[in-house]
Amino acid sequence: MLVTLEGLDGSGKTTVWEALRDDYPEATFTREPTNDSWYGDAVYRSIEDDDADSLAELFLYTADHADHLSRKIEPTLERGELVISDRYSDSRFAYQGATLAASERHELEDPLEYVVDIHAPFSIEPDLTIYLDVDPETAAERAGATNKFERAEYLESVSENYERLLERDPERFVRVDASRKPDAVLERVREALAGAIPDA
Ligand SMILES: Nc1ncnc2c1ncn2[C@@H]1O[C@H](COP(=O)(O)OP(=O)(O)O)[C@@H](O)[C@H]1O
Ligand SMILES: Cc1cn([C@H]2C[C@H](O)[C@@H](COP(=O)(O)OP(=O)(O)O)O2)c(=O)[nH]c1=O
Repeated sequence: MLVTLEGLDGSGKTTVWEALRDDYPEATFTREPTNDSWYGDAVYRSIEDDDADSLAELFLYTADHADHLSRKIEPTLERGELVISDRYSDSRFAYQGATLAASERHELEDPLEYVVDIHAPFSIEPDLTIYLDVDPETAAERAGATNKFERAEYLESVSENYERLLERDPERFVRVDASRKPDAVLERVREALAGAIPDA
């Protein structure tokens, strides 16, 4: 089973993901961008480049995803094990959807759909996606706005894209109010997972 955590920078995904390790010691905890491959390194180089081409950046993130899938996620799922990923494809749909929409170099009719379509032939859809819902100002404040993706204005359009994703796939997403205290957020996430994961 594949569970993903999604939300704006600073929404508290990593905090939740770390806490869940104690609840699911047998699970594989992973993340995107990956931090154990040169594909992930290439993504981080692009994140630091304020002048990166947004389409090139989409393909770097997607290359990292393809490698992550074949190297780690697919083999783990084939063994019937649980995977919990801090960010996954919805981050691309929401973030690169927003970057491409703002790009002056590329004019795609519907960037979010374009990114979704690129994934369709090869990617695996999560069974459950927890969306940690927080407003863009709080998110930017918590994240400390250290890179180009973390500015509140940009996060506003990322947040709109996440809303589109939740709307089109209400069965897969569970929305959790991430403006609450960490303990309350974690409790709600635990409930959602316990309800969805067999024998948990
Ligand atoms: N529910 C919460 N309320 C207030 N601060 C939080 C909450 N969850 C996380 N934080 C803090 O916000 C910052 C970003 O959290 P983090 O888990 O790294 O978010 P993300 O992985 O989504 O970027 C950290 O300093 C963390 O301690
Ligand atoms: C996985 C992924 C992340 N991102 C962005 C979100 C983050 O700003 C940045 C790095 O992700 P991450 O290290 O998870 O940041 P955080 O812990 O602050 O959420 O990359 C994308 O734009 N597209 C993607 O596909």
